[in-house]
Formats: sequence, structure tokens, C-alpha cells
Amino acid sequence: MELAPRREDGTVLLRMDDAAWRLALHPGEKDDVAYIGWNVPDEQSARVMAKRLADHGVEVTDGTPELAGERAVENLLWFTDPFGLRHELSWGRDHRPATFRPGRPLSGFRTGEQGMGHVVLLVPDLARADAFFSGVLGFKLSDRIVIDGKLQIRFYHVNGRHHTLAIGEVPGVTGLQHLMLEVDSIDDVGNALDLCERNDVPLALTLGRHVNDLMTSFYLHTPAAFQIEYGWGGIAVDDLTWESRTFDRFSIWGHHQPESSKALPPALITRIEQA
Ligand SMILES: Cc1ccc(O)c(O)c1CC[C@@H]1C(=O)CC[C@]2(C)C(=O)CC[C@@H]12
Ligand SMILES: [Fe+2]
Repeated sequence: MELAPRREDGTVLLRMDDAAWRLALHPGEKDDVAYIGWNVPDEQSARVMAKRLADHGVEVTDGTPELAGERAVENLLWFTDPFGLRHELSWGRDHRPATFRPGRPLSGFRTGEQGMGHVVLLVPDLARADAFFSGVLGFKLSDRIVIDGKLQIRFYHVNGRHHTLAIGEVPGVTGLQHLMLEVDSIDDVGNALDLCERNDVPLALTLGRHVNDLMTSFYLHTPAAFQIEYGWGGIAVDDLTWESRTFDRFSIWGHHQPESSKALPPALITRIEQA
């Protein structure tokens, strides 16, 4: 990623394409996800969503000019999901054509119509999450993974990307499990693997290929209690013809947990609910 100028409060802004920035790292007391930004086409789209949320008893707050400036968007509104995670619906994102300079010459992220990538959230109640994200917000189911008769993960799309949101159920846990970033070249995945090895960045899962989106990827531990999945070659879905499927495993091959990773703090998950 490319560093944008650092803010006075210490916030680090990272660029992946010609958007002003895509990822913000804020200094804070604890490792947590402060907000998840969802860019929608225009204010009208956001208002339609706000009405649906309000009809379901969810409090929706309008952004302020200050907040919009911080997020580099025309404006936004925000709400919290049933598990307390903050989501922001924004429109009119600041765009700087032909300004992105990748850190490595071959690099390029697959964003555009498929957005920034995907997030995987962990929640204690997947049925409740599905009622909210699918039932209220309109995320479309792509696939499910059921292992040993137990539903584990639901994958949702909102554009051509196979999943922009996936949700796994883990009792007592709420938070961001990983952020997936997709690159245009398999060589970038290999180069990133080499860089992790050279810089002692611990892998969470080795190179592998997923059963559903056919993404070839690996997972690394960030210092901030979530993982990054770095991948290439995911399939696109066409909403008009897509039929959701159910799988009994995560991967076609690979995605093993390295021995060295087993010694790290378990899962490194952001937010553990109080009993
Ligand atoms: C199975 C799968 C398909 C596509 C993806 O982009 C993807 O990240 C995954 C893996 C999801 C992930 C995992 O492999 C390890 C166990 C995890 C962390 C969970 O508990 C929820 C998400 C799971
Ligand atoms: Fe993923």
C-alpha cells in the first residue's frame, strides 16, 4: 500500500488505488475495529438504507461536515449492528485520478467495482447476524460452510466480488477476524510471502485455495489483533444467475496453520464479550 500523509493525531492512512485512502489505522487504547466503511452509490441509496434500519428499530446518526472531512467523503451516516460494531454508509468518496503509486512496481490491487476487498466478522449468534445483514441491509448470500453438521460461516456479496462480508459464529466473541486484499498478480502473493519470511511476519495460514471463491491466498498476523488475507484470482458472481452453495470444508488445498503460529495468542480476536 501507499502511505498518505500522516495526520497530526498519529492516524496512518493507506492507499490502494485512486481513492484518497482505503484503510485508516488510529492510535487507541486497545486493538479493535473502530468502524467499517461501506461506500454506496449516492445519498438516496443511503437514505433508503437508513429508512430500513429505522423501521427495524436501529438508531441511525447523520454524519457531520467534520466527520465527512475525516473520512474523505461527501457525507455519511452511521449505526451499530446488533453486536455493537460500528458501520458507516458513505457516498461521494474523494477520488484522485492517476495518483496511486504502488510500493512495488508490479503491484496493483483489485478494487474498482469490487470495492476494497472483504471482511470476516466473528459474532456469537449467526442467525441474528443473518437477519440483520441479509434481512435488513440486503447483503446477498453467496455460500455457506457447514462442517460436521454445524453451520460455521455465511458469505455475502454486494457486487461482483464473491464475498465482501463473511460472518463466522464463535461463542462469546465479536470482532474483525480478517481483512482480505486482492492483488492482480499471483507473483505479488509470492513476493508478499517472501517479504513475510524475510521480515519475520508470522503467518496465520499458509498458501492455499478456497473452495468457494477459488481465491489463492495466505493469511498473516498484523500487530493489531486481526489478520490480513492476501490473495489473487477470486471468481466473480453474477447476481442474476447465482445460486448459493454449501461446502463442507474451507479449502481445496493448503491454508494450514503453521506450527510457529500455534504458539501465538489464540486467534488474536478484537473484542471479547464480558461474561
Ligand atoms: C473458507 C473461506 C473461504 C473464503 C475466504 O475468503 C475465507 O477467508 C475463508 C476462511 C474463513 C476463516 C478460516 O479459514 C479459519 C476459521 C475462520 C477464521 C473462522 O472461524 C471464521 C472465518 C474462518
Ligand atoms: Fe477471507
